[in-house]
Amino acid sequence: MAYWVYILRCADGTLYTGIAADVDKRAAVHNRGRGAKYTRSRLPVEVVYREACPDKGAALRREYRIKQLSRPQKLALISIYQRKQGSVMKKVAFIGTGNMGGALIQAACQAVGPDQVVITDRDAARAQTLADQLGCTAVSGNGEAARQAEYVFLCVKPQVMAGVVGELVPVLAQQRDKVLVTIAAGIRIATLRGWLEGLDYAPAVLRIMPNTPASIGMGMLALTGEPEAREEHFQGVEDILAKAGRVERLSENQMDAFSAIAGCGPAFVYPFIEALADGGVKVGLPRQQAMVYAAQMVLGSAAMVLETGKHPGQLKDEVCSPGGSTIAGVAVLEEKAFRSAAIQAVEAAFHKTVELGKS
Ligand SMILES: NC(=O)C1=CN([C@@H]2O[C@H](COP(=O)(O)OP(=O)(O)OC[C@H]3O[C@@H](n4cnc5c(N)ncnc54)[C@H](OP(=O)(O)O)[C@@H]3O)[C@@H](O)[C@H]2O)C=CC1
Ligand SMILES: O=C(O)[C@@H]1CCC=N1
Repeated sequence: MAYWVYILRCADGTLYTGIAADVDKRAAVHNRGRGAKYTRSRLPVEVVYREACPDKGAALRREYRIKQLSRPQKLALISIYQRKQGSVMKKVAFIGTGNMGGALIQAACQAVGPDQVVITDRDAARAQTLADQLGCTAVSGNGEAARQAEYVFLCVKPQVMAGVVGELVPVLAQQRDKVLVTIAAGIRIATLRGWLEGLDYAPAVLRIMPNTPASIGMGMLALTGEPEAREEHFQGVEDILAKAGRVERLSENQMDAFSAIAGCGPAFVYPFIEALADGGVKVGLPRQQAMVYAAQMVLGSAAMVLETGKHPGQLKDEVCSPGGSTIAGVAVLEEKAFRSAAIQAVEAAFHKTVELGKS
């Protein structure tokens, strides 16, 4: 019967070599603190190498030879093995596969390929369904997702972010080359750092503010980092977001205002589109047609602002014929304080974002 030699990477980064008939079972015993005195004080451990031998005697001999190797030699052995297994680190992990995480996962799969994307969620079935749709990998556990990737996107609600970040500390202690990317509204990088208690170094942390149109490559996203953040990490995030839409680098102080327009904004525009369609239905159009006409009109109008560079006021004037139908409609919007309502909506969203960041 085949017997195995295995190498474990311990929580402190050291390597432990052993033999077993069943490596996964043996690793589980180690992780329960009953495998070896050496690993007991260095949990959790992770299997990073396994080699089949014809029998136990051969495994013992191979174990002896591996134990004679220097650490760099062992690391080289592991690296060759992992490359053969295709288990080298993936580019990106997403923790949280809800509305916004899901949208970013779609974009990331297109940008870096689904084989480079690993996802997880408290609701394992939700993550698995999305992974099945997109061809990426769903794993169980936030630590496991982080362990497998270079960039770790934190896509949970601000209220649960502290707990999720805390869960990652053991992985970050072991693997120092991660880049954390938070998408949470309001939460400052410094606040997130405060949740990384117990680490003896400062991991890379960047922050983005996306919006849901990112799922179809039409997003408006902002990216920020501390002054000492590395350019290669900014570029790494931009590569991952390459199919999400327009990404702008911003100072962290502007993120909450950006969030109130671009992050929340889709929810201000959809009711507008729906209401325009309602108006169309009221004056005789079938619902489905009215919806398409309203949505395409909003898309085209937005593109006009971006592509012509003209002020929206001027573009509005170009539609209003003197004594015509459009100015009659514009007058009603003014009477009902439409513009003031939009301004106040952004302001309210801004204040709430600031508040979320403090709680
Ligand atoms: N929605 C949007 O348009 C935007 C959202 N954001 C930000 O994105 C973040 C996520 O928001 P959104 O996607 O809307 O929220 P959702 O609730 O849709 O998604 C969050 C997901 O994370 C899961 N989750 C909760 N706790 C954990 C945990 N401990 N470990 C792993 N997964 C967990 C949730 O599961 P469950 O449902 O079981 O709780 C859910 O599936 C927020 O911080 C928000 O500020 C930013 C810009 C836009
Ligand atoms: O409503 C929210 O809190 C999030 C932040 C930006 C958009 N949605």
